[in-house]
Amino acid sequence: MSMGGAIATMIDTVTGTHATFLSGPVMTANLNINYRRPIPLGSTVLLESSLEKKEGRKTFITCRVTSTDGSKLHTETSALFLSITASHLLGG
Ligand SMILES: CCCCCCCCCCCCCCCC(=O)SCCNC(=O)CCNC(=O)[C@H](O)C(C)(C)COP(=O)(O)OP(=O)(O)OC[C@H]1O[C@@H](n2cnc3c(N)ncnc32)[C@H](O)[C@@H]1OP(=O)(O)O
Repeated sequence: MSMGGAIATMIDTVTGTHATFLSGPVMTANLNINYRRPIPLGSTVLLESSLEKKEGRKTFITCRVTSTDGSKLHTETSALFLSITASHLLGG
């Protein structure tokens, strides 16, 4: 079975790239993952990331991880990304 943290990394990368594409530089503020079914080691899965809404600096993204044919739901996620400036990255 795949580790929950590895699955979270996959989801953070996909949703974070999606949020960056939509909103520019962002940081993950919240990642809420429901693990519904285990992902067998070595299996191929589909990640589907969708924009839920944008409110000011906040970009809300949802993500589903399913089997490639969509018949098995492995995880459901809601994520919040906040737009940041370069100075935030430098600790400002
Ligand atoms: C063209 C495209 C090419 C793409 C090319 C590829 C790009 C490749 C991308 C790779 C994608 C990887 C994506 C991984 C990105 C990380 O994993 S980043 C690492 C993990 N995240 C962190 O370390 C973040 C640590 N936290 C922080 O730095 C700060 O808390 C944050 C998140 C920047 C927010 O701080 P802040 O900017 O000071 O915001 P703050 O004033 O506290 O709050 C602003 C608002 O957000 C709300 N808020 C803040 N935090 C939260 C929270 N956790 N929950 C709910 N609400 C919150 C506040 O309540 C407030 O709401 P309002 O009062 O305005 O309604």
